[in-house]
Amino acid sequence: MTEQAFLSHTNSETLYGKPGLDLLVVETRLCKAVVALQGAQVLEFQARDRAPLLWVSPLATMEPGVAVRGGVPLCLPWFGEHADPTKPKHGLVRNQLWQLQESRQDDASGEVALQLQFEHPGDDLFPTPFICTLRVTLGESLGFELALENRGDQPAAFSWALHSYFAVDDVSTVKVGGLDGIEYLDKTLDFARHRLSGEQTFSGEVDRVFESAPGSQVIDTEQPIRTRSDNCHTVITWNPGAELASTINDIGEHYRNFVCVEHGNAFANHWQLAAGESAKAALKLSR
Ligand SMILES: O=P(O)(O)OC[C@H]1O[C@@H](O)[C@H](O)[C@@H](O)[C@@H]1O
Repeated sequence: MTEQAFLSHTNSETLYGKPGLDLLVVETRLCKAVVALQGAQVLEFQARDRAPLLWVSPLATMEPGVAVRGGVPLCLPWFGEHADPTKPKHGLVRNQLWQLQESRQDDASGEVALQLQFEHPGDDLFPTPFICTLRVTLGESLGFELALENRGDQPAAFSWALHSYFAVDDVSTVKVGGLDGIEYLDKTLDFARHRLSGEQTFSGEVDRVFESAPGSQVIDTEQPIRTRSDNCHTVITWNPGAELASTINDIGEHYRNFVCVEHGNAFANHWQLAAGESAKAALKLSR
């Protein structure tokens, strides 16, 4: 591979003292970012002169085949619990190694684009073969363009989300705007349907799926975070709160320092793709 000044190849032992994962580091005049080849998972992003956008748990494991707690994992081809309880939560691509297909920097803007791809052959976990491409753009903001193709000879249902963990000082003071008046399924109340009035706050465990949500949210915290999506109709808001976090090995007392506002197409908004059919979506995050 030819050397590129904006990109270096490293690993999780060098960066975090935890051996196991191959990592890419992008450093330009606009931003600094760390991306794991496992899951095409952006772990860190910081625009120049701005606060870090993302949270990675200090307790995160960095082992092949195990989901890393933090950054922006991609949950796909199913979001959340599978109807078959023997199958893992949040699909399979976040635990798999992706291929870096292309890395380039735009001369004029300085923005870097990394294109990563994962090809699923079809197996017991998910019988339909598919190809998933994630283009990650790293500039003043962090961008994702997802393309998913059903490579099987039968129609199949796909649900997914970019599961962003945003860094905040204290989740109990965070307000998420842009969901006022939207119906949600409350996972803490057996998926009961409610409608949010005003802003989403986090005084304890919050686990909500907003279907047919607007394309933009603002996370009101120190240096507000803005999200803008295209063809992502589901927004999930999640923080486990103190009690549940104490039972999650890689979160514990650190639950205060993140809020998840996830974007994708799940539940009523899932994608039904015919044999050979593709679909696309995009998300831009900035602080
Ligand atoms: O621990 P995981 O598998 O990464 O999931 C974390 C959370 O992800 C959220 O998207 C779900 O709504 C929660 O129910 C879930 O607990």
